[in-house]
Amino acid sequence: MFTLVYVLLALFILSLLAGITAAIRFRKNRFRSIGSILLVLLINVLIWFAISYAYDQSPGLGISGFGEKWIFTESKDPQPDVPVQPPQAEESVVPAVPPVDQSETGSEHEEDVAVGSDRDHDAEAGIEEETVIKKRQLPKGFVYLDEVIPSALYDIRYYSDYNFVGKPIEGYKAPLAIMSSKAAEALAAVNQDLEDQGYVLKIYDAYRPKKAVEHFIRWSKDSQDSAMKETFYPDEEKESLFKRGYIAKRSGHTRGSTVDLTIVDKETGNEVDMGGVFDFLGDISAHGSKLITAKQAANRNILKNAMVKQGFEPYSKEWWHYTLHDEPFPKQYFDFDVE
Ligand SMILES: C[C@@H](N)C(=O)N[C@H](C)C(=O)O
Ligand SMILES: [Zn+2]
Repeated sequence: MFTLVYVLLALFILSLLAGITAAIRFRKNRFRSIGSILLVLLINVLIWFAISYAYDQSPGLGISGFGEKWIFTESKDPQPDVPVQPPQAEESVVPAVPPVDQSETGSEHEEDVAVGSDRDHDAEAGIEEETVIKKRQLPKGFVYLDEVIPSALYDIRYYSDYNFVGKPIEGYKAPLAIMSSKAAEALAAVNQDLEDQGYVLKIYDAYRPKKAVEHFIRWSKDSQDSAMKETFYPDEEKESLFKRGYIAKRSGHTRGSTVDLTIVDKETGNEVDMGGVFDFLGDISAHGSKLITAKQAANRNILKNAMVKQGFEPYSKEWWHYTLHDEPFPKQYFDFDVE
């Protein structure tokens, strides 16, 4: 689809050039000249419709980063000049995942692991620990993030019902974060950098199966279900969330090198105030938003600087979403479960 957009754009430019050439060539014959210009205009309109259609099929971050890199380009972070009271960051912190033996990654061995993400997020905001059995049948090149970054915190929202859908999302069978090994290594360096500054990473989502994205799409078409609107998208229509770029039909997460995360103060255990919570689908979540204070913008920059230093690219519309620039599977969309 991405290539198709390139081809259509090229055709668009070529037909414009053809129109100009024809107009010059037939300038002495008024009928031919007008006829060729009209024909070229018609072709342009058709091509433009085709481009719009291609984009509609994959809005937001869709087509291999089409949205991320073309439509929603990263803007410089201007200092906010109209601070308003944003939604407060959550105070709850989920306990860290204890280190596990790393030597067995990739084997088919199953192992009990205590993790801190509770399916019933309302119960003391996920403080209880839960025993999870790791299936360990990850495709080559993927790892469990807690094995690479044991000191990070994990609050896997799509395994719980505390997310914009209000239900556990398909494909999340355990509160685990999985990523490509390359992205995981880069993220470990980010975590080390941030630990040196007194913070620790908190991961909300990493690899996301295709079936989970399909669940989001089905949900967005169900106009009867707006259970989580007030919390996560009070100012947006749910059917427009894809078009507006807040959720992608072909998500970078599904390629395994994209992560949603924030930082937690190591001393207090509190999430750093980013001026709006994870998955708040609205203007306040954009980098450079005028709706946040200078302090909140500076906090976003602590995370952003550390991520960019290790090769991750921010996403202009969501302060928590980053993709490894040199991702190892740039064209593959996976569908294995998180388990
Ligand atoms: C839904 C949100 N957490 C997210 O990841 N959005 C981006 C655009 C995506 O779906 O890839
Ligand atoms: Zn994301």
